[in-house]
Amino acid sequence: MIAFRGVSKVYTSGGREVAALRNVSLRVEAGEVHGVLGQSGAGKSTLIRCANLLERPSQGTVHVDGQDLLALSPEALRKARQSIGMIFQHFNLFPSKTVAANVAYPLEVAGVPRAQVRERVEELLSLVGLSDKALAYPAQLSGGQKQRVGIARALAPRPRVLLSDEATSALDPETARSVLELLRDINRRLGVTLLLITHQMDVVKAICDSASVLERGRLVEQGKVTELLARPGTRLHELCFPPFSTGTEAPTGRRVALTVAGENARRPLLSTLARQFDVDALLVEGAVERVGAIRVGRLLFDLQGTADAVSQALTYLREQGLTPEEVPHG
Ligand SMILES: Nc1ncnc2c1ncn2[C@@H]1O[C@H](COP(=O)(O)OP(=O)(O)OP(=O)(O)O)[C@@H](O)[C@H]1O
Repeated sequence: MIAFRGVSKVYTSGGREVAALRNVSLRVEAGEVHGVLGQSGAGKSTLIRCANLLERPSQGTVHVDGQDLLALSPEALRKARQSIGMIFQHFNLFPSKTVAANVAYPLEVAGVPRAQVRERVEELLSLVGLSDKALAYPAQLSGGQKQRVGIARALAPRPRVLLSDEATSALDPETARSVLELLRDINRRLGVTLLLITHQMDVVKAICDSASVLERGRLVEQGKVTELLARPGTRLHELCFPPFSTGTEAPTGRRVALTVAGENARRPLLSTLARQFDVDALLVEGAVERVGAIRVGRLLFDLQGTADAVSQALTYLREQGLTPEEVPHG
């Protein structure tokens, strides 16, 4: 569990104050994957660095696994940090150490006996699929392989929480996907809570259970990814479904935009409308996104029929918990 309460961070640089975080409260439950989405300069790095006190908040509290990090003695904080792993955009590996030595490093620093270190390193390299690279040096690895080493090293002390600072941003899309799958797998198998920061909506869609949006230091939205995506008007919905490009084509009925998610995306909604209300739904545009195991669809269609029949059909959609939006033409 990670909990930020009323966290603010003000940097002073060249006599000027920069408010990087403003009264941020965020709770990530144990075992959850949470993504903080934001543009450059929004305060993402500052936020994630406050989760292990690499950066100390100017105000507010940070709890990890029930411990108030700001109240800990330096010695207790050092210990608490062992249960908070971190991975980085540019991997931060030691170039002069082999893969095995990189992974062993945090264990050696913690004074783990040599035989146990060797065993644990083998186990971790197998977990990230790099058993055959133990004696390679970082320069001999691809970006995806380097990040897998970073993940193995972060997991070495068996952390309860893993922080990911744009861990897949420097990777090509396919490699990024495989690293995200590995992180999801680790979250499921080991129950590690994952807090990640990203500027990419795809990362949130790929692995996050919940997400928040940071804008100019403020959290402007947070919730379950599927719930935010199902609600037109949220930032996540806007990022996932850009506005339709209907052009100049005139509508052939009442033009309606509709987002359907989860169970609703599995139901034959449009054919139900046709059967029950004597209307036709003519599809104009549409997109379907997969979010974890769930489908979210955004449809634009023209409802044709008598004014009464169309109104009843729209009421039916609202009764199903949906929000049909009438789109004016032009
Ligand atoms: N050490 C620092 N001293 C002064 N200002 C800083 C410092 N670190 C960050 N800032 C400022 O705080 C704000 C938030 O920066 P931060 O790096 O947290 O944003 P970010 O969302 O991670 O951006 P990016 O995606 O570009 O890394 C920015 O205005 C930045 O210039």
